[in-house]
Amino acid sequence: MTGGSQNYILETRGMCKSFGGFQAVEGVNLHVAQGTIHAMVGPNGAGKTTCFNLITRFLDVSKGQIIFDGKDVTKRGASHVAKDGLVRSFQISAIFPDMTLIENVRFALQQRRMPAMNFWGSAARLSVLEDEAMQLIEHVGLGAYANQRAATLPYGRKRALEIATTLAMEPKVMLLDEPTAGMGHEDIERITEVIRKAAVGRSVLMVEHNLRVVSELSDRVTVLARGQVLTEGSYAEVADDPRVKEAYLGTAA
Ligand SMILES: Nc1ncnc2c1ncn2[C@@H]1O[C@H](COP(=O)(O)OP(=O)(O)OP(=O)(O)O)[C@@H](O)[C@H]1O
Repeated sequence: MTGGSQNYILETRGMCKSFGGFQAVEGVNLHVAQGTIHAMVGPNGAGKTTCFNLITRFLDVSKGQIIFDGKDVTKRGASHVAKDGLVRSFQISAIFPDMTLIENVRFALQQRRMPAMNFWGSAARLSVLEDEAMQLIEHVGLGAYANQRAATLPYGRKRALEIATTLAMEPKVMLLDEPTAGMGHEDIERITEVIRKAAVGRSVLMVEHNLRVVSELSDRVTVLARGQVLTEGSYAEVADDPRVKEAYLGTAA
């Protein structure tokens, strides 16, 4: 396939993944337009996490291509695509619990900005990074906790910190893996706002089970079922599609 890719910051073409004889992802064409929030939804086992792992290069594709920012990254290593700006939000386990929020975000900024030889940098540079870290912490609504140890944060706020450390990597596309999983109502509302703000000036691809969050945030939604794209459109369009209802109901048991 050719053409049209200029509009897309991230695209997969005929992406496939098989585990042994089992086709987990089968010919997925995904189109994430520049500056949009794009959700991937689908019933359990649809292949969402596998797609995420393929795109971020944690898994090798069996067939097909991944195009990011105009370049074929199908064979590129995970750390390289992250440096290129295709960044998956850190898991909570990647947050250093004994470091303060400022230290956590500053560390992420250091990793991004400072060459290995000069890792610890000069005091002046560290202080610039500290100011930037504080801005990011405020951006995700955690200003009041900046000097607390990360371990003291409640769950929902840890996920906001995770978004701040991801933003420190200066993503062009930020990939969020079930950002509201395990959260109560209040935390969900808060993290929805954090994502909305974090998405300004970049693109977001998220896997999210909470359809209310998907409807509130997403410009486009891709529905996967049994490893294939069932449909793609606005939330209203896909929610209205009888095949989507069937895919969900069919696995509701
Ligand atoms: N490493 C693996 N080896 C074998 N099968 C796998 C592997 N990873 C995933 N699968 C299978 O591939 C299919 C898709 O799994 P995947 O985790 O991508 O779905 P999902 O849409 O993310 O599901 P969920 O919403 O439950 O997280 C499932 O049937 C799963 O059992």
